[in-house]
Amino acid sequence: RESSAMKFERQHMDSAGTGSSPTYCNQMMMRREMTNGSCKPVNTFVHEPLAHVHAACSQKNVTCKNGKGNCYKSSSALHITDCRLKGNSKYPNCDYQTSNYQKRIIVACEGNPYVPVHLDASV
Ligand SMILES: Nc1ncnc2c1ncn2[C@@H]1O[C@H](C(=O)NS(=O)(=O)C[C@H]2[C@@H](O)[C@H](n3ccc(=O)[nH]c3=O)O[C@@H]2CO)[C@@H](O)[C@H]1O
Repeated sequence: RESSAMKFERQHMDSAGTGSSPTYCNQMMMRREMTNGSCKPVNTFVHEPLAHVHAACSQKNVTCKNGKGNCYKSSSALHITDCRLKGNSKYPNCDYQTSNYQKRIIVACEGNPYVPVHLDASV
């Protein structure tokens, strides 16, 4: 069974990548298994070392979109790629817009060790 920490890494970590190709999201959303059964509408990949993303869990505490208190905003802007499903995309052909940004991320953290388990937003 996949832990929530491992699911976070599968869905959101791509330290080695840059996200620069226009087909990056179409490839990565399939490779990381977010297009099985339906096309995940929105997904962010982070192009930083895992340690930098884990560090967010000890940075600015903010309220999560779901009202819980275990979200944290990274102190610095990180290289990210947002994948957003195109309007005319029809399952099983999940067609994504690939957009690169340098933004702070807001993650939810849980467990011991206290690690990211959910990506709430980028700001
Ligand atoms: N406080 C918490 N503490 C602990 N756990 C918490 C907490 N909150 C949720 N989880 C859990 O996380 C799991 C999960 O998959 N939540 S999810 O909202 O659907 C994820 C969003 C995100 O993947 C993506 N998105 C969104 C925006 C963006 O910029 N970038 C971007 O990638 O879209 C998705 C839908 O928005 C679920 O098991 C839930 O229980």
